[in-house]
Amino acid sequence: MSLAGLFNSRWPGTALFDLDGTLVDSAPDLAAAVDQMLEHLGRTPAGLDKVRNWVGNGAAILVRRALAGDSNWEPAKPKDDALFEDALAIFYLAYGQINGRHAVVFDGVQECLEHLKQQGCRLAIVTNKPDQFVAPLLRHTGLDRWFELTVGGDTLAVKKPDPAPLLHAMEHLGGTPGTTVMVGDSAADINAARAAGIPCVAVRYGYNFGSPVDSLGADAVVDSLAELL
Ligand SMILES: O=C(O)COP(=O)(O)O
Ligand SMILES: [Mg+2]
Repeated sequence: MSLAGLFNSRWPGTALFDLDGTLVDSAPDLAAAVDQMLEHLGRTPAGLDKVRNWVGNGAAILVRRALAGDSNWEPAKPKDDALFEDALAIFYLAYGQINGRHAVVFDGVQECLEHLKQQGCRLAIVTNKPDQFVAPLLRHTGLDRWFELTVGGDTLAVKKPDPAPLLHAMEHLGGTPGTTVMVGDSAADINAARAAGIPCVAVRYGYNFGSPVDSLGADAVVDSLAELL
């Protein structure tokens, strides 16, 4: 289905947006913070190309992946827990300073949000990014004016791909599965939407752990959110 077709059947409706990889290219800031953390621990920096593929399941898993140097991190053994806690604390400090510095809003995002808002659509962010980093990034990129609600990675006890954060945002904005659309860049977004019974639009330009999003069951897959217009 086309992006416009999906939204048109739901006007004015509710739209839930993922943040990293969907609205904002935040990977350069995340990579800089991960590399500062690794260097602080005497490790080799991972670099942007690896870190981009580790984003999408929240900060703790990003740090686990960085320590393992791989997406397929093993659950920590007890002796690794102190290292992980140190690494996570260093990452939070570093990212708190860097967040927003190199982040860029993807092409088509502003036009799409403006169009939805003009149609009376109610907008929320549903991200796995830790709560404390969400508002500063939205302010920094000027995206904060569009959203009535943000649900971050630790707003609830569970994150995407659990459907709860999407259902929480939808209900808070008075939406129903029949009037709501989720827009995201990764399997975490698509699986959360499917579990919530909400249709999902996937963007091809995001991160998705380094794999294409086309065959993950999204209801529409687009190269730009400007396709809505
Ligand atoms: O994993 C993160 O920290 C952020 O991810 P999201 O905004 O794509 O949910
Ligand atoms: Mg994302």
